[in-house]
Amino acid sequence: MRSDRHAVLRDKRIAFIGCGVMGEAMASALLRAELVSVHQLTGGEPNPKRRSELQAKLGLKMTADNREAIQGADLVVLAVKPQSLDAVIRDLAGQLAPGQVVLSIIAGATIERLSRGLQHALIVRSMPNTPAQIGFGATTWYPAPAVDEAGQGLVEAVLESMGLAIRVDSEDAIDMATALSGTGPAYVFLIMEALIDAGVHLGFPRAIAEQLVQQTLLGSVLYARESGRHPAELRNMVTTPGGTSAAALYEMEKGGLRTVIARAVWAAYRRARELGEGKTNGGPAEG
Ligand SMILES: NC(=O)C1=CN([C@@H]2O[C@H](COP(=O)(O)OP(=O)(O)OC[C@H]3O[C@@H](n4cnc5c(N)ncnc54)[C@H](OP(=O)(O)O)[C@@H]3O)[C@@H](O)[C@H]2O)C=CC1
Ligand SMILES: O=C(O)[C@@H]1CCC=N1
Repeated sequence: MRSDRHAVLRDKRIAFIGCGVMGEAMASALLRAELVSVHQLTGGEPNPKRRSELQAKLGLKMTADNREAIQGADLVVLAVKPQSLDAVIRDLAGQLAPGQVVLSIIAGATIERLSRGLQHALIVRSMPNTPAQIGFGATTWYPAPAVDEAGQGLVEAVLESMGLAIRVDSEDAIDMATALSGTGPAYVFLIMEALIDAGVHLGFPRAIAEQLVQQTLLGSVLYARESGRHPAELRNMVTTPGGTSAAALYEMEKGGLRTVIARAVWAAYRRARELGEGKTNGGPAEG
């Protein structure tokens, strides 16, 4: 609840280690919801251009020194690419104070690896997604056993500021969510782009095609949510016998769209597990 989140986050200090797309999305969500003031946030970021951008855009206190960034923080958010994790571990190993909670959003990075590397037991793994930036994120999180109620409450307050936040009951569910919801916006944006391009191919000006596609996606999601009906039932309601939807759906099924989507989600899941094993370069499963 909003008031509870305010109470939990009052006077709490949060350090973001890595201030790229997601570090900014999380800091913006907290500020946008007015759950923290900018003085409660610090960013650790090696890229000078990024430091000046975030200083100018959000007013964040920024430093290139990760050890300095975590000083006095109640929560330390790790938002670097998996490939940069070893460098962060080198910086912060043995440097965390006893009560500091570490919240990692790094795909694949296991609690065991973080805890061993940082020499710290208070670790929470989570998987947000980019719509967090506007408060419509979908996040899953899973705490290590050492994180107490207060630590979990702090994490939950931060994650709920970005939208839906679900505490899952296994660490594997974080890898599963990485494939489904963490990576999910990429699937949706690809479909959005393909539909817009198809509209342009038909002859619509791009701006009209964009408006029609965006509203169709938005309206369909809200309709599904409000009606509570199964997607197959809603799809049947669109599909007039012998009509246009039946003709289009036939082509989608023939092209194996469902199988392609399922295979893509499994590929993302396998990649999350590989990242967890330290395999930093990806590649297609076929080799
Ligand atoms: N993007 C997404 O949709 C999601 C991403 N994630 C996870 O979030 C993490 C960050 O992703 P994203 O924000 O997209 O990546 P970005 O590359 O946008 O952000 C990472 C930032 O960390 C900086 N950085 C590099 N090394 C260090 C270091 N040693 N100390 C501090 N900062 C450092 C990078 O600087 P530089 O550019 O100079 O390297 C960059 O600004 C990843 O682990 C990813 O798995 C989770 C959910 C969704
Ligand atoms: O592509 C990635 O690896 C990150 C993790 C989830 C979304 N983006």
